[in-house]
Amino acid sequence: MTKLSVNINKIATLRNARGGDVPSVTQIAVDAQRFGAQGITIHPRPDERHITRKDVYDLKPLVTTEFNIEGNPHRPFIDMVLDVKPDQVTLVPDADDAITSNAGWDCEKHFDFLKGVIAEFKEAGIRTSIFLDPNPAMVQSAAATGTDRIELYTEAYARHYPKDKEQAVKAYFETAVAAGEYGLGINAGHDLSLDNLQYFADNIPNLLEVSIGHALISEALYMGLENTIQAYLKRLAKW
Ligand SMILES: CC(=O)[C@@H](O)[C@H](O)COP(=O)(O)O
Ligand SMILES: NCC(=O)COP(=O)(O)O
Repeated sequence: MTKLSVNINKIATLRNARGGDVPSVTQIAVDAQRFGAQGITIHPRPDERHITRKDVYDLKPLVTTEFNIEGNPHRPFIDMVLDVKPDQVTLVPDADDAITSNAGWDCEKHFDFLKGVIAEFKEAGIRTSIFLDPNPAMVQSAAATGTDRIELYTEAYARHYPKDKEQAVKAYFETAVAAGEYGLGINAGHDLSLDNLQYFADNIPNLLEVSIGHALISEALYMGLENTIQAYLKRLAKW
């Protein structure tokens, strides 16, 4: 079964546009879970452009499904995650000023760093996942870091899907097969949508979780949050 983790960064973006608490990030998290979300994902960035440090702490007791915190493991991020103890931490190598996440890890270049950080999180009982481009050659060093899972960075899949979906999914399939051989769990995310999700889920073996925010929140403007989450769950259902 592939779990749907709803990324609520965009709710915080909207809230921060006016200050105050509308829309409420915590209420959306509670309701998304009530509507069927099997996890909540947030990506607190150092500039707090959307999710704030306070949100991270406020959300912790309210996420009764799976709490996934994404981010670049600078020391303040590491310490916050160790303090909050989510179910999963996803390490993403994005520059502080990047508009959004734009690459996976070079696990060879950053091997010692990743190994050390992952050991810290695992010692605290937090499952780890590392953001990875669709490149089977990177899987061996990813596995050697000790991570539990990888998250396939699906921006390129989403971009190429409308032109040639078979070609778009190819490297992801190969990376997932390689990850399976090393015993790594597989997550995926970035620019997945109601349009492109089902083909991806049908073609990636042992896909454990997708985290989806930008498209899902945008689609919810038209369909409502409950209908949208239910529509995603149908895309992921295998029967
Ligand atoms: C890690 C990842 O893939 C991202 O999709 C991220 O969580 C989105 O972050 P923003 O909402 O800041 O664009
Ligand atoms: N890890 C990816 C994520 O949480 C959501 O990415 P997006 O759907 O906002 O592009």
